[in-house]
Amino acid sequence: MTGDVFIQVRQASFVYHPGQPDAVEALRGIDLEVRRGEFLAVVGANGSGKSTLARLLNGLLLPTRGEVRVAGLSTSDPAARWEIRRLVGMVFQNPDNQLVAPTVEEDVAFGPENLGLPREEIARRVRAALEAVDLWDRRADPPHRLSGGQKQRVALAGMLAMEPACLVLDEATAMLDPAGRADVLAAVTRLHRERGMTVILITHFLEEAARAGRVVVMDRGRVVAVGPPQEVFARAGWLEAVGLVPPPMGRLAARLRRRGWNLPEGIVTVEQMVAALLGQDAAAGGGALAEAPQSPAVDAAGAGGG
Ligand SMILES: Nc1ncnc2c1ncn2[C@@H]1O[C@H](COP(=O)(O)OP(=O)(O)OP(=O)(O)O)[C@@H](O)[C@H]1O
Repeated sequence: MTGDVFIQVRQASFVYHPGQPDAVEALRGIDLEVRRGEFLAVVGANGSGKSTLARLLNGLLLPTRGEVRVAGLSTSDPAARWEIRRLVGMVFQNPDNQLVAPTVEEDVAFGPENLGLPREEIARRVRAALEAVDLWDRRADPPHRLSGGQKQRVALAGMLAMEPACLVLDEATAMLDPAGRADVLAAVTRLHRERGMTVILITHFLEEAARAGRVVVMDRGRVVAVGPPQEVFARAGWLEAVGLVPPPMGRLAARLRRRGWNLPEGIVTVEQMVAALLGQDAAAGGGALAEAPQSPAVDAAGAGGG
């Protein structure tokens, strides 16, 4: 369930080094609304402006033209700056750059301590944040003993302890191994589902973006598409035109369709492919998959060997 408009980006442009010979127009007239409780993914090729947009959303960067509002507050209003930073928490790519304290617990307490909160309130928030990312039992560990995925979950807990309304994850899983990525994504998905947290996930993994309610596609500083993932990802040739690699399951679906399989458009994840194949099988009376000739590789995988 999503509610009222939480973030409003109106005709926002951003230029790095304005007026200099090396000026870069990173964003060109972006219009975007994020609703409270929404899970939004932002995808785009390298240099399309995703990180610049992320930094505009909590006032780390101010638009050169246009406006960004968070809960009605303009990021260009100096009086609103700290409230906006508190409302919109950012988690960045490299967990090592985000952890500062000798233990997990102290790291997560860092933000609330800076807010000058009472000691019991800090302790309550630290525990709640570490439980939310499933790391309460690692609270006394030094962060350098943790895996990349665990460190990123500590960074996430550090943000949660500030009790933000919205989390922006800027390629927060890009440096992690598949298991670390899955753990971070599971924690974020749970926060969204169970607590109604507004999540903005910036990623170049289209499989991750497929979890979102809506996907924004950026190309050379512009928003070129917004919509539910199954609609946005249905246009495979078009994804390549904006520099995105269609996900493997999307390419497999396209090949099967060319061979006459009646699969729905917009398949991105393995789970969607399995559901589509089972649907096709049911439509064929339950025999289609059983009758399909099996390759030795399929046999090996099926037998659990290899
Ligand atoms: N600090 C900076 N100074 C000058 N130009 C910059 C700076 N940061 C980004 N840019 C440029 O702004 C444009 C948008 O960059 P941005 O990092 O927002 O894109 P992105 O989509 O996040 O890319 P990536 O996927 O590679 O992180 C690019 O042309 C980039 O080179």
